Amino acid sequence: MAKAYDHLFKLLLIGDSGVGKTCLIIRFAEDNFNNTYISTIGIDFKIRTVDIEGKKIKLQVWDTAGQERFKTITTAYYRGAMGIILVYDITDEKSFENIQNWMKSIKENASAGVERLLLGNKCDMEAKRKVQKEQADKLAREHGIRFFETSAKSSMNVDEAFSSLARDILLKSGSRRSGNSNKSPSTDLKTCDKKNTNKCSLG
Ligand SMILES: Nc1nc2c(ncn2[C@@H]2O[C@H](COP(=O)(O)OP(=O)(O)OP(=O)(O)O)[C@@H](O)[C@H]2O)c(=O)[nH]1
Repeated sequence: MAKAYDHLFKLLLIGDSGVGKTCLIIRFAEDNFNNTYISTIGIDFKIRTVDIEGKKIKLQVWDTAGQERFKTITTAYYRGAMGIILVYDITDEKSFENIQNWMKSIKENASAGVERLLLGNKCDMEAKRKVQKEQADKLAREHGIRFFETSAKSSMNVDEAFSSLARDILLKSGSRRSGNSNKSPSTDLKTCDKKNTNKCSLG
């Protein structure tokens, strides 16, 4: 029987408790949203297969608990991740400030060369916004990673964000195989919006 997918990518979501990690995964994997908040205990995952550049990519998306008391369990999963999504809540300044700590945690626990992506979630709550888009744009540039504002509630940019990360991992694995992994730092500087990332379709 033919294999149902060409690649399996393991992704991990991290960020403060309550920023919407679980909701983003549920929106992406099941196209659903629930307003009730049930804090994640430890770790969990969901799967969705997407079609990118003619390849079937099976995404295994791991959801971590944001609460400090689960840190020992959750950091143990960083090493196996090929892509890590850092999430903050645009209505919660502290969750944005903490992104620096989550970045540090990636440095200490993840594999070198892991692809990272920054998401400012709950962008449907414009009236309660505390973190300006420009602040996050700047942070993403400093770290040479992509940035999206998303809403798990309205589904704004959710598919785009996951697809763009999967695409970056795919491109990276391709260039590594062809022995062309010496990307200059400038090509790592990417900030994006919906316009320049829609080269992938989702299945
Ligand atoms: N308005 C709005 N609310 C959201 C959005 N995403 C999540 N929420 C709400 O925010 C709360 C927390 O969402 P979760 O997805 O459980 O947060 P989490 O980051 O997984 O939290 P932990 O499991 O504790 O780490 C819930 O009440 C959600 O309904 C969004 O995009 N917009």
